[in-house]
Amino acid sequence: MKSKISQSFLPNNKFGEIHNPFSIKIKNFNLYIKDQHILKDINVEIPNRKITCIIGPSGCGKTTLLKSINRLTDTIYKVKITGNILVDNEDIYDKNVEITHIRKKIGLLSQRPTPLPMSIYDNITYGCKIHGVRGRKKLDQIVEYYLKAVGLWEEIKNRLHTSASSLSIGQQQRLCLARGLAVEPEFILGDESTSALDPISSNTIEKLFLDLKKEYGIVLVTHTLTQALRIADNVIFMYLGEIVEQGEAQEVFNNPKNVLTQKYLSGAFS
Ligand SMILES: Nc1ncnc2c1ncn2[C@@H]1O[C@H](COP(=O)(O)OP(=O)(O)OP(=O)(O)O)[C@@H](O)[C@H]1O
Repeated sequence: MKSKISQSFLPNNKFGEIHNPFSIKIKNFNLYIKDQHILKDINVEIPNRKITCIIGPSGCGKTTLLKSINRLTDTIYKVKITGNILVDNEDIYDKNVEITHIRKKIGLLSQRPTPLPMSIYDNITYGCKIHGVRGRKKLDQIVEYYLKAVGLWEEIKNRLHTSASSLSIGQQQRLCLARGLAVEPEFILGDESTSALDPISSNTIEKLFLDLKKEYGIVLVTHTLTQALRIADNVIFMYLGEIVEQGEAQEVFNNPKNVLTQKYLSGAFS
């Protein structure tokens, strides 16, 4: 994949300039739903250009933490938040922050593919148009570039104007990834993004993540420890709303410090 720095299609982009990739900093972050304390004093820095996997047993708060990073928590009824999440040194929970601007920097790939009810072509260009890209030639370039980036171009280049829902589930997930990349985010969040896919499609997405981390920060919630072992640079292990252990994947997997991490990795609970 060519550098997105030399390939920015959006107007007024910053990629023509010298670009320092930023990290996501989560500081003293707490989240309550009604009276339940769901995320407890979360402190972590998530680096760019790496894959960070969030692991832990069911209900420990992995998805809620992921949603907090691009403020999808806004949709939760009776939610209360304290602390900060800094994206490019901007506090995304500041009341003056513009949320569309934050979500452009941080794309989310859900568990199941969610193509928009329109053509393959329009799925890719939808976000770009919102961000001000105009002109057929430019949009054609964007469609080709990002479909190539996710390895779909050769498969579907002759049916760009047919409905996205006619694609297989694995192709739809790659289309959704291409749609997310087309608005030039810095980070990609994935919530169990391969769990609905067959093994071949799942493997294709994993390989894509490994390729994409050269240019993006990637944060993945996964239940599949073998997947985290295969692709994670860093691991965050959560238990009952807290981060119990975090660090380089090799270190956490080979030499877990906390007894809960040891038990979880040994399969004592899931
Ligand atoms: N909208 C909501 N309303 C009420 N409780 C919620 C809501 N969303 C999450 N929770 C609760 O927050 C806790 C953490 O849920 P979350 O989905 O983040 O966990 P998880 O680790 O991703 O679980 P799983 O691995 O099963 O997907 C759970 O107790 C869940 O019931």
